[in-house]
Amino acid sequence: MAPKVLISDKLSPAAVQIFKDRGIDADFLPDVGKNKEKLLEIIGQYDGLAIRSATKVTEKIIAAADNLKVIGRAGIGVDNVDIPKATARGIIVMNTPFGNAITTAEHAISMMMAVARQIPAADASTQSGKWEKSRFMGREITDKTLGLVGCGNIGSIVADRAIGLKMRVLAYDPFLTPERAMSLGVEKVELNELLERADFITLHTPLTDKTRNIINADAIAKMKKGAYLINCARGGLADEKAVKAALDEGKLGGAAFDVFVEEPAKENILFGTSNFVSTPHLGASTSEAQENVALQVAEQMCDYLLHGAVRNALNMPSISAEEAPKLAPFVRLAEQLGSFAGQLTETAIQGVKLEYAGAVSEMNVQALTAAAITGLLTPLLQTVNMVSAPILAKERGVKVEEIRREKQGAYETYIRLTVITERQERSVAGTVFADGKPRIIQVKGINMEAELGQHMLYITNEDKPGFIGHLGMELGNNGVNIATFNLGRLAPGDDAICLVEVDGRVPEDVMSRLEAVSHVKQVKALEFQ
Ligand SMILES: NC(=O)c1ccc[n+]([C@@H]2O[C@H](COP(=O)([O-])OP(=O)(O)OC[C@H]3O[C@@H](n4cnc5c(N)ncnc54)[C@H](O)[C@@H]3O)[C@@H](O)[C@H]2O)c1
Ligand SMILES: O=C(O)[C@H](O)COP(=O)(O)O
Repeated sequence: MAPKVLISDKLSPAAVQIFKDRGIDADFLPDVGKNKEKLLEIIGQYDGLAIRSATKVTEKIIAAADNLKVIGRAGIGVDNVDIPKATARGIIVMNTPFGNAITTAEHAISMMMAVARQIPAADASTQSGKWEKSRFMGREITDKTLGLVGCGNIGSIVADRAIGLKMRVLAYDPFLTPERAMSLGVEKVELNELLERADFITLHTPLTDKTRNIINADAIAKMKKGAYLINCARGGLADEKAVKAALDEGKLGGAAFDVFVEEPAKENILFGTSNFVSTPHLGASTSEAQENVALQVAEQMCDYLLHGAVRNALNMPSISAEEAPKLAPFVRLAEQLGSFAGQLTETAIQGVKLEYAGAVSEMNVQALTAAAITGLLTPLLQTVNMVSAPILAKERGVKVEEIRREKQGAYETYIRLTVITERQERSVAGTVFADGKPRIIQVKGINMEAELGQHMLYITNEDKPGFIGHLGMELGNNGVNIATFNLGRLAPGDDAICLVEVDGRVPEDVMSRLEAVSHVKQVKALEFQ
């Protein structure tokens, strides 16, 4: 059945067309995002959810999203999505980090110009029939200093445009390297220096615990008298009460906000304040940006739902459309190795070591590790997939180690997974043959070559004559058909392992009889999907 996607915000119709062209059913219900009850009622039907900022993907929505695999944000900010809850349910959250950056940077520059020249108030006055030429005295921006708080995608475009307008640009961003600052032509400074030196300050960070109220009364006190503040990033970066007081006192010459603590902002303490300019979260609202983000999010969601390719996900390593098919058999192998070890592990797992040797070490091992942990945790947890597995392992204190190495031994490439528990370390290794099928090549240091079927018997025994005949007879006498039979041993007469594929689940009483076969040490039924 074709995957189904819900578009619950006002996305460009271009997105609907992409979904349709790629064989995905898309329901375009742009008002549903604002109707929590309706969204809750219908979300269970969908494999994908495409949103902007109006849809709030809360814990409750995620709990009801029984089929959801991907949330695609046509835009940048994902603060309207409960990512930890989505991750725990194995739902990928992706955004389009560049599609609306130019447009938003242009909005910030427009807001700076608008507030510097009081354009909105002058416009209202002029159109109301007044001709108040002397009331609206502005400020020139040439040779003025612009301070950027946050110099990522949008901040750096703002810097470029401001330099074009002959401004000096300072940037406060702990993650900005001196080399990058140099290439952008901005001066990297600490926040206090920026506050003290800038004539205009513009905010371009996400809203985090560190950035919330980064512009508060203390920060404003450090600014120049008559400085201007622009916020086209997120409401809450500036303390609205403190900004209002600073505008009333004339400490701030003006402020221009596109974003507010409470949105939609139908009322706000700043509304009506002298030289305060506002827009209703329009930073990304140009036809060009909306077309970009809609196309991008639809393509990304289709690539994931149809081919497992992952781009711009916030909770899963990327897998490109080209590498997805090459990676697929190794993902399967990694998951089988994890599942094999997980089904044999009966005590708490302390750590997992993944060794990638030969060609596989050059692949996207982060994704393979996620697949291996998925396999490992599946026997222990109800729902786990490549998105949720790493976080679930971390929550349970399972230490994950990845080692990449050159080819070693007879196989061109292989993955070895070692599970560390309180009692022991157990390794299982496998490779992918030219037929694209994964094979188990080593279990606990014993070599073999086994393809895993749905129903397997894992038997450890002493390597003694008569064992195979006796085992075969027990299975045959009890109506269990053997599909494949693989043996390996450490040395003649020493420890041996037997992996038998059978055509169905082996009943409990037959398992007990197998345990009684001479030279058998352990028998375990394993299942693979
Ligand atoms: N108004 C709109 O419509 C609109 C449109 C697009 C994006 N946005 C918002 O704009 C903001 C910036 O987007 P972006 O694409 O440039 O993001 P980005 O991730 O590319 O850049 C953010 C920058 O902030 C910096 N940063 C993080 N913590 C910081 C801190 N404590 N102090 C200083 N700098 C810090 C990061 O190092 C990074 O360089 C986001 O909040 C985004 O949601 C708003
Ligand atoms: O983070 C973003 O991309 C912007 O805030 C745009 O939000 P919007 O898509 O709701 O306009």
